[in-house]
Amino acid sequence: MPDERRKEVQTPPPAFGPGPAPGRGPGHRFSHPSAKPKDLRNTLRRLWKYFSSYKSMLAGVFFLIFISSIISVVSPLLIKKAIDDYIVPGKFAGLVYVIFAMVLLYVLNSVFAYLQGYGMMKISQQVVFNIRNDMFAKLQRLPVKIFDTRAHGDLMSRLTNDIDVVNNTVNASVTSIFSSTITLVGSAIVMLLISPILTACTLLVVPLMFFLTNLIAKNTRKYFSQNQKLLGKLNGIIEEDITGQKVIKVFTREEKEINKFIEINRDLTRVGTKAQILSGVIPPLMNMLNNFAFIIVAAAGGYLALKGSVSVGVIASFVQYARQFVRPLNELANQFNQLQSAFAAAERVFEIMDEEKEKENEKDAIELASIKGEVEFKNVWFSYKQGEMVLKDVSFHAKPGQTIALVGPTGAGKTTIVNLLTRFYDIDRGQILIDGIDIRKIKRESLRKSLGIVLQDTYLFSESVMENIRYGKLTATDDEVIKAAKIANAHEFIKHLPHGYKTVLTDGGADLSQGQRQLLALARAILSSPAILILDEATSNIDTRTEKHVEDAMLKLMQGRTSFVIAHRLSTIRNADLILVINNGQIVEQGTHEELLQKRGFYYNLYMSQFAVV
Ligand SMILES: Nc1ncnc2c1ncn2[C@@H]1O[C@H](COP(=O)(O)OP(=O)(O)OP(=O)(O)O)[C@@H](O)[C@H]1O
Repeated sequence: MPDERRKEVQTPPPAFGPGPAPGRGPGHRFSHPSAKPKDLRNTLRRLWKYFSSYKSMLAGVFFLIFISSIISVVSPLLIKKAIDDYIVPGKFAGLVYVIFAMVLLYVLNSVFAYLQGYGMMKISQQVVFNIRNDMFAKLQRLPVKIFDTRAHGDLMSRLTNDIDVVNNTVNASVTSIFSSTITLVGSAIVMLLISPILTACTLLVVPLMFFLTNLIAKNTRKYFSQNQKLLGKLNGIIEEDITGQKVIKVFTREEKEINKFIEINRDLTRVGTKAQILSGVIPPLMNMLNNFAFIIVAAAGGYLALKGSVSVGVIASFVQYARQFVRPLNELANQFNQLQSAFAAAERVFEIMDEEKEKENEKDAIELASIKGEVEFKNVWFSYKQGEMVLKDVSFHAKPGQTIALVGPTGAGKTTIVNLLTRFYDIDRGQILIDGIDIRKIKRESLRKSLGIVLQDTYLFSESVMENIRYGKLTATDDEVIKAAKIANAHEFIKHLPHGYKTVLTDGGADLSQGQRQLLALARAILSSPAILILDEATSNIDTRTEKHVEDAMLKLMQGRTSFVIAHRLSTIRNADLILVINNGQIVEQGTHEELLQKRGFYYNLYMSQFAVV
């Protein structure tokens, strides 16, 4: 595998996500206009599947929302009652009861609001906990192909940002939409019952409100869309510059990078300011329209009161209703946009969950008990992309305990042979046999357990050295780990680390040299003691002393095991029992070093060009 691809595994997560989650900023009401769900019904159905596990809790929350919305709807009636029945006629004793009832209702409302928020938060946290777990479990079951073809930053952002968006929005929006709807409908009904004329007066501002907000929204949407794009660009630069720091420094491109960043940052600020200024017009505008409604109700109410057709209490309660009516309308429009973003985010999460898993083992797949290590490729054909054959009719036979060197120019297909042996990818045609058994008939886990892989750029986890070696065999004791490290010639350098075996590695072992990382990988492989070994020899970055250690450890590891070595060292190639010379996806020659040299063919030329000087 070319180094770039291998290194991609260690790429850090994107500096920021694809953009801010909706609802985090003044412009949130028009957030992410492009983020519309493609198949809303399906997304809803799948979200419901997660929520349905908490049906009774949900029912409780909705009951509380229902009650508190009803309280909001009836409270203004108490104002009417207080004015008409007690204040105007001067019955102050009764007024005390009404005031008491109002206080009680408002307190109850607050308590219910807290309980419903608490319940909904619990449910959404639990739902997100489950989605996150399912997504991560799915990630572990995905075939290597997905990781080879999808941007890792994208996968990470789905697992973190998108799930976060779902969490935040579901938590806030679902309750808000439900309570807004009830308050809206309830208020409308009560208003109609009290005074149809004043209701009509209140509704007068609604079309104006929709017209104006839509007009502004259309323009802001354009700016927010540009804002998102520029933000994406800016994040891309940050991500690239962090990952490619060394390249930037070596080519002294800091100044150029800074200027590039400033330019985009300036555009982002310009567009962002416009978007925010425009959307900032909405709240005062709403306020103004609200006040208009208030004036219309007061004027019409005053006129009707003078005529004696409505009471002062009705006007007072109507002022309250007018406010109660316009606010949820506004809220519903906001929440609708946010929900759309959340559904789109949920869709992106489900998309990964829908990716096809690594195929199940065949029904009659067997467990490998103890294997001798005979490996045979029989007329194997393989393509990563349909129609582009990468391996063409590859056949070879490795006897137990033999060392097989894979040599050939870059891109020839050496790593691909390894990818097939491990069943990271399945072949198109032909057969791969281990001890005479087709590997498709062997359980994947069992097959992989019998293989040990040491790559040039080994992945180490951000754990202690001890745990990193133990990764090869989880049941190994500390003594066994240390013994393996000694065989791998890693003990000496580990001893000199600040905390010895307890030293915690950072960033995939970035604080170790490449040679040291390889020694740890060798110790790991020694501990797992596989029957078949796959080794990728280091080509560079290792000092001669460490290289000697690595070579020595590899030789010890290879003893008595069938070993495939992507070979770069002349000594390995010379000592191999079988050399497979691969070019352009085909085995062009095979045999021992002497046999191949005598042939004076492809290998001879390769050898002369690479090693003759040495
Ligand atoms: N995941 C992939 N998807 C598509 N094409 C791939 C993939 N991996 C490798 N290839 C292609 O398959 C061919 C063989 O690649 P392979 O990695 O096996 O070469 P290699 O001999 O190991 O090269 P190197 O010595 O440079 O690591 C190349 O043309 C490469 O571009």
